Amino acid sequence: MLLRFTKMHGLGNDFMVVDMVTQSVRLSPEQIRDLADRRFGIGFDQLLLVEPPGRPDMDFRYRIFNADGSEVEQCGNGARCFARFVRDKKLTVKELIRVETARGDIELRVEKNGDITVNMGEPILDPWDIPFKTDRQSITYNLEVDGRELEIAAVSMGNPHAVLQVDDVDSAPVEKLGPVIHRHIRFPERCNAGFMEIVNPAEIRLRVYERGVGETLACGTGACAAVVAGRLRGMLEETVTVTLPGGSLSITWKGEGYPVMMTGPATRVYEGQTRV
Ligand SMILES: N[C@H](CCC[C@H](N)C(=O)O)C(=O)O
Repeated sequence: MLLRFTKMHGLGNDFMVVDMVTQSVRLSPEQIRDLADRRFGIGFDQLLLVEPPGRPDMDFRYRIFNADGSEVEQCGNGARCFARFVRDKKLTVKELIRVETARGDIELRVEKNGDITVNMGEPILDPWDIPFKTDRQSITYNLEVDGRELEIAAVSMGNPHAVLQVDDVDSAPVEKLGPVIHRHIRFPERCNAGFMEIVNPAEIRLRVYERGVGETLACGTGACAAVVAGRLRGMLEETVTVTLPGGSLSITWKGEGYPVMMTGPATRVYEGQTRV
């Protein structure tokens, strides 16, 4: 069949977005990997499916697949593109859009300046729910990697993140340590590995080696997880500018019991169609 899609990105974290409200298709993990290929396919970090809601109080359901074909629980940059997509396609005229994901509900708000604000829900810190193997919950954990101990934070935004603080993201060993942390045995469902440099209490720089993809130009849930990790260590203010290789996000977290709020852009690149 001919499948219509829109190519989009959030700060260079790029997506194939498919309207599954007015069309219907089932894609196997192998087909997703083929479509994600940047030479033989369309090329993307994640595939986003826009589906009708499963509950009457929600507007849509949001499914996310990494380039390796794995289905995952949450994608922050994708959520902003989701909002832009459903508004541009006139699938809704609402300014506040309620969306079901695999791990909870999120709310998307289209701002007057075109940015999108996402209520990402509360961070998940209970190791059992991340999941992360440890005998007790803590603000940081010592992770043994290649015979040395790394101090990390373990945070879930619906999807698992390890956050490592570094002095300088430009020289951080993302290529070397990212893959090792990402598949560490203490993260039974693997994880996204964030490398965070704290510039000042209101600004961090971040690079993320993403589960199922590798290093991306930006990671929305990674930005949220990094701010939560820095706040829990008493090193960051409530609202933080997170600068990633692809651009900057504004993240606000008032503390435990509050949701993480993320604001940033969403960009449409082109409309396409492909045979599947
Ligand atoms: N790779 C992530 C999913 C996409 C997250 C990222 N693209 C974002 O913007 O949050 C995972 O496997 O949990």
